[in-house]
Amino acid sequence: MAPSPAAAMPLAAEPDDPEVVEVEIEEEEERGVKKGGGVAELEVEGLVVGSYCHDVLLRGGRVVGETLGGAAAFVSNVLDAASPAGASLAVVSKVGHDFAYATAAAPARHRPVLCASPTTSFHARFSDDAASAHAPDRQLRRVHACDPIYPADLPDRHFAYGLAVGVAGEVLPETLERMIRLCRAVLVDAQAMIRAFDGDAKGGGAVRHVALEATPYARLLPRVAFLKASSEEAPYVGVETARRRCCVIVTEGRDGCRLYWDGGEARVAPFPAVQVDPTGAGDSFLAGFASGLLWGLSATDAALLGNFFGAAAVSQVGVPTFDPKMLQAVKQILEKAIKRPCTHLNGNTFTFQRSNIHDELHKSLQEAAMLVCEQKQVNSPATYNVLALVHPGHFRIRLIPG
Ligand SMILES: Nc1ncnc2c1ncn2[C@@H]1O[C@H](COP(=O)(O)OP(=O)(O)OP(=O)(O)O)[C@@H](O)[C@H]1O
Ligand SMILES: O[C@H]1[C@H](O)[C@@H](O)[C@H](O)[C@@H](O)[C@H]1O
Repeated sequence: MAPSPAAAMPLAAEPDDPEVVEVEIEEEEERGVKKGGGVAELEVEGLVVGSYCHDVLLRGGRVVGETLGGAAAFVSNVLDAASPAGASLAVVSKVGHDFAYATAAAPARHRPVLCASPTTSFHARFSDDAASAHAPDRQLRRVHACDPIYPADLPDRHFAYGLAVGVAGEVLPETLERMIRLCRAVLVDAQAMIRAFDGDAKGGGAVRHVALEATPYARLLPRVAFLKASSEEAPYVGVETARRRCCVIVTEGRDGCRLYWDGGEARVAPFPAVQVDPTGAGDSFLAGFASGLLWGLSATDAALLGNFFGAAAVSQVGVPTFDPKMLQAVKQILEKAIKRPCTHLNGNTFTFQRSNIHDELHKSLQEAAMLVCEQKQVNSPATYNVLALVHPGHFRIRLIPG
C-alpha cells in the first residue's frame, strides 16, 4: 500500500489533561523559547527506561564473547550520538553490585541505580546456520533478573519524549503508565511487554513471547505513540489490531522495516552492513528513529535514520563505537536536508508521509553507511572466529579467543 498523506498522532497524554497544560507552560519557561517570532532553539529532554545487562555470547556450546547489553545501553549510545543540539537524556536503569561495565574504558553512558540483586544477564546462543532476515538468529536465556523499575524510580519531572526499552520484564505496566503521564510522546519496544521467562527462583529461564493482548500493557497502547517490534515479535503484537491504536514499526533485519498506522503503511529501505553481531540492532533502530523525529523528520523519513543505526549496530560486537567523522557527516546531511535545526518531538502531532527529501536522504545516508563498511574493513584486518568478523580493538567487550 502506498504511504498515505499526513496522518495525525495524538499526544501520549490526553490533551485536556491539566498536567499537560502545566507542562507546556513550564517547558516554554524552562527552555527560554523566544516569543514574538524570534528563532528559538528548544531544549528537549528524553527519558529512557530499561535496565543494562550482561550479555554472554555462545556459539557451539562455547562462550565467545561477553558484552555490555540491555536495550538502554544501545539506545542511549545512539541518542547521545545522533540527537540534534539541545537534546539531553535521563536514563533509569538498574544493575547489581556485580555490574561489570561501570568503570570500564567505555562504561555504560548513564549511571545506573545499584540494587542488592544481581545484574540482569542473558546467554545468547547463536546457531551456525545462516538465519533469514525474519527468523530468530539466537536462542536467548535469561540467567539473572535484577529488580523491576517501579514508578517511584522515575524522575519527578516531565519529558518531551520517553523510550520504554525493558529486556527482562523490568518495565512494569504501572511504570509504563507513569512514563506516559510524564512524557509527551512514548515509544515502546515490544520486547519490554511481551517477554515471558521459563524460570527458576533466581530469574533464570528461556525467553518466550506472549500475546500483547493478554498482557496488562495492552490497554496502554492508545496512549503510546510508536510501538516497535521485530518480525519475530510481530505476530505476538497483532499488527492489525495494534495499528489502530498507535503506529507500529516492524523491523525486518537486513530487509529494513515497515511502518503501519491507521490508514496507511510504508516500507523503508535498509542500508548496507557487514553483520558481525545482530545484538542491539532493534534497540539502535529505535533510537535512530527517535532521533530522526527529534530532527523534525516525518515517521517514515525518521525510519531511515533507524535503519542506518540498526545497520551500524550489527557491524560491531556489543554496544558500537561510532566514528566521529561518520557522525559529523550524518548531522551535516540532516542539517542540509531539514534546513531547520530545531527539535520537533514536542509538536502536537507526528506526520507519517514520505517527504520529498526521502530519496535524497536515503542516498546521502547510504554514502555514510558505505564509509562505515569501508572503514571497518581497513580497521579489521584479522578474522576472529567469534560471531563472524570482529573488530579486534573493540574495548567494550571481552572476546574469548577461538
Ligand atoms: N544485516 C543487516 N544489514 C543491514 N541492516 C540491518 C541488518 N540487521 C539489522 N539491520 C537493521 O536493524 C534493524 C533492526 O534489526 P532486526 O529486525 O534484526 O531487529 P531485532 O531482531 O529486534 O534485533 P535485536 O533483537 O538483535 O536487537 C533493521 O530494521 C535494519 O534496519
Ligand atoms: O543486550 C541485548 C539487547 O538489549 C537486546 O535488545 C535484547 O533483546 C537482549 O535481551 C539483550 O540481552
